[in-house]
Amino acid sequence: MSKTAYVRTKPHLNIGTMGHVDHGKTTLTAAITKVLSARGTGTFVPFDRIDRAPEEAQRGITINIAHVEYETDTRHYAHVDMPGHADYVKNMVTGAAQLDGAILVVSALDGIMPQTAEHVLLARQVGVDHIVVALNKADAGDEELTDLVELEVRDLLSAHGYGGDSAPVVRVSGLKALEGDPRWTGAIEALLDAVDTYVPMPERYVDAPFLLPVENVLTITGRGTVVTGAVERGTVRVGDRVDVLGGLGTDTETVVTGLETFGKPMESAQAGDNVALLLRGVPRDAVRRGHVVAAPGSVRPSRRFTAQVYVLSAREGGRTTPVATGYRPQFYIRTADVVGDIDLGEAAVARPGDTVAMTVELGRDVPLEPGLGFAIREGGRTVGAGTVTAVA
Ligand SMILES: Nc1nc2c(ncn2[C@@H]2O[C@H](COP(=O)(O)OP(=O)(O)OP(=O)(O)O)[C@@H](O)[C@H]2O)c(=O)[nH]1
Ligand SMILES: [Mg+2]
Repeated sequence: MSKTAYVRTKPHLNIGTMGHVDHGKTTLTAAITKVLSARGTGTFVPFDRIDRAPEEAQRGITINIAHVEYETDTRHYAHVDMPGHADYVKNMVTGAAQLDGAILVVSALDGIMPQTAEHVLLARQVGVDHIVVALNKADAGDEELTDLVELEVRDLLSAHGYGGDSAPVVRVSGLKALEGDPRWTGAIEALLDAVDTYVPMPERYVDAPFLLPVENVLTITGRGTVVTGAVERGTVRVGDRVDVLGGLGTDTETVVTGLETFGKPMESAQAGDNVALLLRGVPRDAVRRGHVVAAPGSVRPSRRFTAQVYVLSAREGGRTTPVATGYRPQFYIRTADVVGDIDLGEAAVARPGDTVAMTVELGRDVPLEPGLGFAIREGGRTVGAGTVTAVA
């Protein structure tokens, strides 16, 4: 582990590649790191190092996120390339990916495919406000056909309220850029410039009480238990007292004794940062994915809430039949996965495609607050996306 401290010289943003299977998300991610390593502001991460979760993340993990980090002239980015469609859905809808902007990868050879449209819809639902398009495989595409694909993509963006006329659409070849072809490394530079200028710096709630949803838990021999995740809000420093909340009767107060980002120690982490926290005296089994680390007394876990929920249509991969009061699916809230009973009140049933109000009784306490987004899943697929309206 490198011991060079992380120095915050540039604003930090979280972005990610999304798009249909095989359109070249991972190749493009590798190409970006290659181009930036040539500039001296990133480390090249080859294709086969991106497309898998780090080894220590494999235990007990249900959602895979592969992160790389790099810098442009003006910004520091954490970039996530999720390995499969199911992971996109989970990470996007639950907010685990926390994207400030997205690079939509569309193959110039194939055009819009079902998951292209689905990811744009998901991005809209979870509040990703800016999408930059990479028309990939432009090396192999016919120019006129690529023009048509571009029109089609702009229409798709507009249909979801993304301002398809103004969104940057950059023709790239991840593959040729990886091979070092100057025409295509130049295209990657253009794509990064578009991300730098088109995706605005989001407002960070650095003054709010600290909160980090736990994505993964590891043990460092001789040092203790480490939790990782993206800081949702606030600031945390080495030496700060924090609560570890899981709703399982193991809630505990502890002290942050170490703080790192991408293997580099840091003195303080703030909203938006991807970090690892070393926690004093917390046994490995007292904390797990889905728990929350927060400023003492700042959140109160509860299990009953009301919500506004969109029931995905069959076309979006949702159910073909209605849901009714008494339905008991899984709720993905931040990084937690909890069973819950729904009550639809007088409406009693909701059909795929409907947006409905419901009351939910979770199987255990979870930190909740109005405005929090969540996903509803059943048998391994997403059937609904919702927002908490009130906590009982
Ligand atoms: N011609 C050409 N082929 C490409 C380009 N980028 C990727 N490919 C090829 O497309 C295939 C899929 O690339 P990946 O990067 O794995 O695509 P992906 O979107 O990450 O795929 P999933 O993670 O499985 O959804 C591979 O065979 C790549 O070599 C490109 O710019 N030009
Ligand atoms: Mg991939």
